[in-house]
Amino acid sequence: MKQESAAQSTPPPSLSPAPPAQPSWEDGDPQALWIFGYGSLVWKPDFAYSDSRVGFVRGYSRRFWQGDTFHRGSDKMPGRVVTLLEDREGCTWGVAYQVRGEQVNEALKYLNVREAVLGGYDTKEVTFYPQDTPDQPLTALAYVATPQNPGYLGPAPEEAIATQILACRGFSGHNLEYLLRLADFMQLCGPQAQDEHLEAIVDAVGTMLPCSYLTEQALALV
Ligand SMILES: N[C@@H](CCC(=O)N[C@@H](CS)C(=O)NCC(=O)O)C(=O)O
Repeated sequence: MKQESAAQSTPPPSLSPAPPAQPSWEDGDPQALWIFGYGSLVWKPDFAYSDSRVGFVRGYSRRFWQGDTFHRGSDKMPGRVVTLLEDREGCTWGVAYQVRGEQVNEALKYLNVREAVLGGYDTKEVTFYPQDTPDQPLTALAYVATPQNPGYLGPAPEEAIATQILACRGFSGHNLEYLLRLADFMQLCGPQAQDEHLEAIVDAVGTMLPCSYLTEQALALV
């Protein structure tokens, strides 16, 4: 996929802090950079990129263990969004986006606000394996919410996570939309892409929704 421009969805000016000090790899000429998305970034990168790959990272599992009081929740009712948990046996599917030239600074400035300032995520270097060329892995930047960040909620039974997701919405929309769009992405990746944690939450949501609401109708509610 190639996308030369993208509408930027940035928070209201009052929330836009001064641009951050650029990370070390920004010294001198901006190089091509790969950014790995495994949550809302897989369906809504909202930054300009030059190329993208579907694939996976090893040694991490995706978990709905990060609280969100802006995008998919509020201070009173924090939503749940995903982070990466270090897991030797883990494998997490997502999308890597290549940014080049001026796109690098623009993407990093945008993601710093969306992910770090508003979301509590830190950056981490990961090895990404493209689905089509897993023998040619790429070094990518990922945004990971660690247990030390104030919004971290940690583990909970999938049924409890599903209940929380059904009850929350924020400035970017309902938490259910976040869950179902991620589930849709995983469906598109094919049968080799499994995420038992995500599937268990989707199944739990399915048992809680009125049986007359199909997935697309459920999405219309959010
Ligand atoms: N860092 C993960 C998770 C990103 C994520 O979901 N971040 C939230 C911030 S709490 C977000 O951007 N939400 C936008 C939305 O929900 O539409 C990724 O690579 O996708």
